[in-house]
Amino acid sequence: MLTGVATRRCLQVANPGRVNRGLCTRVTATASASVGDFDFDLFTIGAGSGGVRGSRFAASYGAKVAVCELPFDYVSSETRGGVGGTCVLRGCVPKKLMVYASEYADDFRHAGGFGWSVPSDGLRHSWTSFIEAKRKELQRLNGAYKNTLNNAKVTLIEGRGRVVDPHTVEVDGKHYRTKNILIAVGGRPSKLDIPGADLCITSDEALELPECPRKVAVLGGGYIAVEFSGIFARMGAEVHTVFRQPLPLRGFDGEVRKFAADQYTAAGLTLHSEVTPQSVSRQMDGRLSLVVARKDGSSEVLTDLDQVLMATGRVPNTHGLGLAEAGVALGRKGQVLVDEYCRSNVPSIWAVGDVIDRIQLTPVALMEGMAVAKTVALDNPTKPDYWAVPSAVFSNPEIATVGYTEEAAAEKFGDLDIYTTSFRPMRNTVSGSPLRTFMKAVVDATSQKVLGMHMVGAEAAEIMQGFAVAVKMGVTKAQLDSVVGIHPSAAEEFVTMRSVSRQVRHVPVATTV
Ligand SMILES: Cc1cc2nc3c(=O)[nH]c(=O)nc-3n(C[C@H](O)[C@H](O)[C@H](O)COP(=O)(O)OP(=O)(O)OC[C@H]3O[C@@H](n4cnc5c(N)ncnc54)[C@H](O)[C@@H]3O)c2cc1C
Ligand SMILES: NC(=O)c1ccc[n+]([C@@H]2O[C@H](COP(=O)([O-])OP(=O)(O)OC[C@H]3O[C@@H](n4cnc5c(N)ncnc54)[C@H](O)[C@@H]3O)[C@@H](O)[C@H]2O)c1
Repeated sequence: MLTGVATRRCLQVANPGRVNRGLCTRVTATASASVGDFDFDLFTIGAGSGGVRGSRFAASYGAKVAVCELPFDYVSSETRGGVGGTCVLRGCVPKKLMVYASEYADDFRHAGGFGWSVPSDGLRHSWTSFIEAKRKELQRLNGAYKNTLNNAKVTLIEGRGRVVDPHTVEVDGKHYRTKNILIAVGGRPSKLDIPGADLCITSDEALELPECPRKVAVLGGGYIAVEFSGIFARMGAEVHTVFRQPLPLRGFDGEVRKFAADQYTAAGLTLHSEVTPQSVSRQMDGRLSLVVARKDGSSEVLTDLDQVLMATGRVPNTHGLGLAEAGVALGRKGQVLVDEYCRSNVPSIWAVGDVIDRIQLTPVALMEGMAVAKTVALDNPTKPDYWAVPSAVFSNPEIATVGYTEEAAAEKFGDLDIYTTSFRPMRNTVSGSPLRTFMKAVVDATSQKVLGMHMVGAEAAEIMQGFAVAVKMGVTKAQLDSVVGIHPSAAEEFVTMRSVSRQVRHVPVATTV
């Protein structure tokens, strides 16, 4: 039933068909009573990044909102999840805590150059204490997110949600009538279909291991693979990173990929490129063996592995959700197909975050959740803006990027001026760490606008966030050059790259008739 503010702002989708043709959504706030018809203005399935943000803001705009979420657990399943979702419980947060834990190991190792000595009985790390501390923090965050929903007057319903029809959601047998439904169920790790896949772990379990593996194979060359490879290696494990491409991190700038691969090797990873995982089996001693196939048809066996981590992508959580039955169009991977307002082909059903499989990043899910809240609850049709979304890979070393890669910019803009620099950061000149830093600016030769910025090196994420503002605002190279640096820092290199490293010029191909 609509109450107080919600009654005044009861929502009416006046012309739902228009948005699918790319026109403005007409979502009119009316005082017309739908009190008897609907329990809620918006019912969100999934209380992760996008779901919490969308629900909370819709409620703050006066809509009557409910969100359902599975009961809490550290490892997700068909029946377990938790308020906060992947980012908070099984993604960004616990992963970054692990990165911090592993960075201490590096710092201790390299402190000798600055005169520190390790105690004679050596340094010890308690994996159990760390996992305990991490769990405690996740429980705190889970509680904090519940409080946020409660304070925003969003009704939280614990259980598995399912769409019954365009205006009905069922949670564990109970039906709720709602004007709009927001699908924010995220995704789950997808394992390769190879013999022995059941012996492998995914990122969920990698964050909950009872002990650090001594030898581990990581399958995949994406974000999760290189991040966990870095974590385990810094914690002292022998790490084998196995991927199909010649270089890891497909989709990143080509020079960045090459530089990062060299740095990963310098940091101790063994990279196995251009190989495909074939099977995993258990050895007599309980450890695991992995067979991979090379391009030439030969195979390679990695033995004595404590763990094999499959980091081979994620799939949308739409199975058994009732979407297809309700008429919602789904893509090949099961993602909800939405328009520029995050609206599905069924006018009352919206979707945000990983389930739409656009850009799988928390801040993007937040942006999409906000946009839907404004569109649905504020009568203010709002599209998420995907230009210059920055991202970082928390590998060792870190990578951060915003805007176009050189390859994508060359295709779209033609002529480019490329600025690059590579150097040994000051800390490493004394610490003895072999790692170097790389920075790159991709500039449109005609307009001199900075189209993309890329960095491999310590603090790349912290540095790139600020430059992302400039790129998004359309900064030119001359404007970057006019900024005074902060010295001594690595970041200052981005405003002191004066000479063009390379000119990319589009040569029209002569055609014969
Ligand atoms: C290991 C790892 C590290 C990552 N690191 C980063 C990072 O550093 N930076 C970054 O920006 N992104 C990172 N990501 C990606 C980020 O976590 C996701 O993009 C983000 O969480 C997506 O938010 P979402 O709201 O779409 O989905 P989720 O956060 O996954 O939330 C979906 C929620 O829906 C619930 N749910 C599912 N089905 C149902 C149902 N039927 N009924 C009720 N509830 C349901 C789930 O339990 C879950 O809580 C990482 C991801 C992983 C896996
Ligand atoms: N720092 C961050 O922001 C961060 C960290 C982790 C995850 N994420 C998000 O989560 C998403 C999922 O991460 P991910 O690393 O699982 O996915 P990904 O898509 O980045 O990488 C998947 C990897 O698995 C490989 N792969 C896929 N199918 C394969 C097969 N059949 N055989 C062998 N290899 C195969 C791919 O080639 C790729 O290297 C990312 O796209 C990213 O958006 C972000």
